[in-house]
Amino acid sequence: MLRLGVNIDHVATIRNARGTPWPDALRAARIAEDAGADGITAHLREDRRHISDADIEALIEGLRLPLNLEMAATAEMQTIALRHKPHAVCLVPEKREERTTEGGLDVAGNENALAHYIEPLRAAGSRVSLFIGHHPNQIRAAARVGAAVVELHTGAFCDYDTEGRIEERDQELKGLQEGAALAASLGLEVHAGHGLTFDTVGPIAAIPEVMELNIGHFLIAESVFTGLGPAITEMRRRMEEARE
Ligand SMILES: CC(=O)[C@@H](O)[C@H](O)COP(=O)(O)O
Ligand SMILES: NCC(=O)COP(=O)(O)O
Repeated sequence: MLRLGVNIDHVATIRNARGTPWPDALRAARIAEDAGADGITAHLREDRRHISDADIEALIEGLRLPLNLEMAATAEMQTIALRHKPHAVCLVPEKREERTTEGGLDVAGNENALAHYIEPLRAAGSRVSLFIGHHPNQIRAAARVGAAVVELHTGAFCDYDTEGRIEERDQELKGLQEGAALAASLGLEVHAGHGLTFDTVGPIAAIPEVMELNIGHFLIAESVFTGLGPAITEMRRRMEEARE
């Protein structure tokens, strides 16, 4: 079954806008659990622009579902991950000046360092995922460095769709489909995410090798109008519809 990981980063964005205790990230995660999410994703950024260290502690303590901790491959984040031992760790590229994650991790250009970085996380029992583009050299490198999972970056696909650049969108989809097939053939579990909406989730959910989608920003945006539970229910319906 295709799993849905709900990313709650932007609940914390709203909270941090005023420095109030509300909206509470753990409360959002619990609503997501009750609405049928299969996991919770939270990105502890170096600049803590949204999810905080206290959020991660609260989620580790209070969640019933598995936590997928997104983080940059830094010494600070490795220490935090080894302290909490989340179900999963997803290594993402990070730049302080970026508005959101702009591309995939350059695994092929950092194989040796990443292999050493991943090992203690795996030994601690966390499933390690690498957030990458669909390019074959990155996928092969992910398999070599010992990742269990690759999460394919769907941001370009979503942006092309939003901008009406249909040819480029379809080309990107083809790359994602081929990348997913290659990753699965190498024994990697395949996830996908970034920028997915009700309108773009279908073609990605229809990729047979994809086992999990991580979706956040759009769900939090939609929740402003419908509530988080109904937004998640509708997203799951569209995911299942795409698999029929
Ligand atoms: C890796 C990814 O695509 C997102 O999960 C990530 O969290 C994006 O960062 P922001 O949530 O800060 O946009
Ligand atoms: N890794 C993707 C994720 O967790 C959610 O990304 P988005 O839906 O917030 O763009």
